[in-house]
Amino acid sequence: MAAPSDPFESCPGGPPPLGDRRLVLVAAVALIDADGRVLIAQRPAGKSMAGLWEFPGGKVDAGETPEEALVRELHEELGIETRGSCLAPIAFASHGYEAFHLLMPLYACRQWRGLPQPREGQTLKWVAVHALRDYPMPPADLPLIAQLRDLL
Ligand SMILES: Nc1nc2c([nH]c(=O)n2[C@H]2C[C@H](O)[C@@H](COP(=O)(O)OP(=O)(O)OP(=O)(O)O)O2)c(=O)[nH]1
Repeated sequence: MAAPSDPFESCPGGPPPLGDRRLVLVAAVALIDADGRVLIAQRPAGKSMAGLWEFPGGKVDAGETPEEALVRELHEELGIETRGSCLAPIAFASHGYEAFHLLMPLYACRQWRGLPQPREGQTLKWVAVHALRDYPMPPADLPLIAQLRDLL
């Protein structure tokens, strides 16, 4: 008789326990243009993970929903206006960084007002979804790329 297969064989590892790290909630968005391209931003020098490309967004402040945080961040970072009702949740990342554990819902947005401008020294790029893997992103984002590709 064959030995019973290990049910956990296909899901090894996983993030470490929280321990004395903080759980940090960050909201991120894939802005999608009429050609199906996604906007990514390169983290400027001096920041953690400088040089990596990321989805626009940022930490959710106390008293904010993730949608409110994104509407605020999109205005601050890119100078564009959108609404919570234009943000569709599509995936999330749960990733253990050394200093904190990141919980990051990813939204898709196709409706906004204005032209995205780099207001915080970041470099912006519109990229076809299949080309996203050519842009190094934070480790938390890697599973999101495949999900985004399946969705678009
Ligand atoms: N906006 C955004 N942040 C991301 C992504 N992937 C990822 O790991 N992060 C991390 C980087 C930051 O540690 C955190 C977002 O924090 P933030 O945008 O409010 O502040 P920050 O860049 O100054 O970050 P930090 O230097 O304080 O760590 O989430 C992503 O795709 N988009």
